[in-house]
Amino acid sequence: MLDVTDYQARVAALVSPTGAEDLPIAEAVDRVLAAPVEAPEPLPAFDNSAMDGYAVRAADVTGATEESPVRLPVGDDIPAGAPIGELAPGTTRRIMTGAPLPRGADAVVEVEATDGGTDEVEIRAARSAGTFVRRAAGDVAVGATVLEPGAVLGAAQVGLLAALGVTEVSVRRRPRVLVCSTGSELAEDPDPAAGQIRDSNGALLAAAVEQAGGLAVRQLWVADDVPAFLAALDDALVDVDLVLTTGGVSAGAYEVVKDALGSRGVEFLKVAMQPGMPQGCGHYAGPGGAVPIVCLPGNPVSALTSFEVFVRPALRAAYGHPRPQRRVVRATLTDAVDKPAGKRQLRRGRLDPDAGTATPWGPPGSGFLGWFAGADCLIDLPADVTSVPAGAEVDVWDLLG
Ligand SMILES: Nc1nc2c(c(=O)[nH]1)N[C@H]1C(S)=C(S)[C@@H](COP(=O)(O)OP(=O)(O)OC[C@H]3O[C@@H](n4cnc5c(N)ncnc54)[C@H](O)[C@@H]3O)O[C@H]1N2
Ligand code: MOO
Repeated sequence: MLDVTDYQARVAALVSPTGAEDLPIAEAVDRVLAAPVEAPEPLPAFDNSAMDGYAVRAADVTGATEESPVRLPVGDDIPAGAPIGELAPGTTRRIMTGAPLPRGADAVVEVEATDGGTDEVEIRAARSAGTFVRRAAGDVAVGATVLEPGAVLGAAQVGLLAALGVTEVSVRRRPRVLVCSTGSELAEDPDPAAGQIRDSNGALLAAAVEQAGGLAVRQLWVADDVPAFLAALDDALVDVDLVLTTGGVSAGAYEVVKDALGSRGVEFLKVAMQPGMPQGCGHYAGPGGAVPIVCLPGNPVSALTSFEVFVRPALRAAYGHPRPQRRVVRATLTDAVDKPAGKRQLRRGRLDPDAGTATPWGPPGSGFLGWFAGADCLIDLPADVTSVPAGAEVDVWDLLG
């Protein structure tokens, strides 16, 4: 049996890095930058006030205190959005936060340090030059590289681009994924006949692909019929970076994926992991060339856990995400668990970040999707133990992190 980390590396090596595309910034949220962004303008663009108060020449308020305030005549107000004006020597003007500092002023006295006068004002504190002034280019200088390739565009990054007047950015393309569910037990009818079930893996994997930053471009369902499976696959392989299949990879009499692809460039093997032991991956020789393919087990819990462990990091690395892996935290196990020897076990759990605890959630079997849906983490138990006591420190994959 192959080690989990070896198989992770094998799957990651399958998926090629994606190229770049230009997008309006509002559509680039959560995407990874492909090229550096240089500031076309300074930020702020002009000197402005950091406080609601009075624009002054610092020299005019030297020595002002509560006990011996300085009185200055007050000129026209400067609201935010006003053009850049002048400050006559020996006078002051009310100025609002973000309003342009008038020429001649070099400091702002906050309104709290005054009597708030509108014709004449009592200034009760001295303020040195530069106080409460946000200098032009004080945040970003023209030409500075504000975002490097590999930056993930979140709210702060998109906000900065908007502030600088950058409307479009070059980002890494999302990997395009075809999701293919297999199994003659999967009903096409919304009301399955006795013995049939609904296809949960198609929806589950499409959601997982989208959450990982990929694009679930197409979903297929194919019965346990090798020629039909190959025909459907060939038909759907248009502009696809990765194919994911589920089901048909273990030891039964009708293992359609294994039977169809075993002799067509896909290797089927066992990984020392529970759930998710039977796996397959390789390059499928499609009509338009070789396409990376990862064949996941059919049990829904096995399919999603395998996606988490092998596919998600590969997809994220393919579009340049700086953190392909889930955040792993240490937590105290609340309940003892048993596990098989020789397999790394990824148990569904509930993480309490405040208490620093992880609680096993549901039985270890791979048919319990209902339990998985109530979990928010995977408790990562090492291969070489058969039990872990309550109170042990364990690694936990935060599925909400
Ligand atoms: N004799 C052995 N039997 C099994 C072994 C083994 O080593 N020897 N391995 C077990 C393990 S572990 C797993 S995991 C499963 C993997 O099976 P397959 O990948 O071949 O999947 P299927 O047999 O097609 O289905 C398994 C299970 O999952 C359900 N399923 C499949 N596709 C879907 C779908 N799209 N939506 C919802 N549910 C799905 C299917 O109905 C089965 O119940 O094999 C064990 N057996
Ligand atoms: O290894 Mo299979 O994936 O659960 O039960």
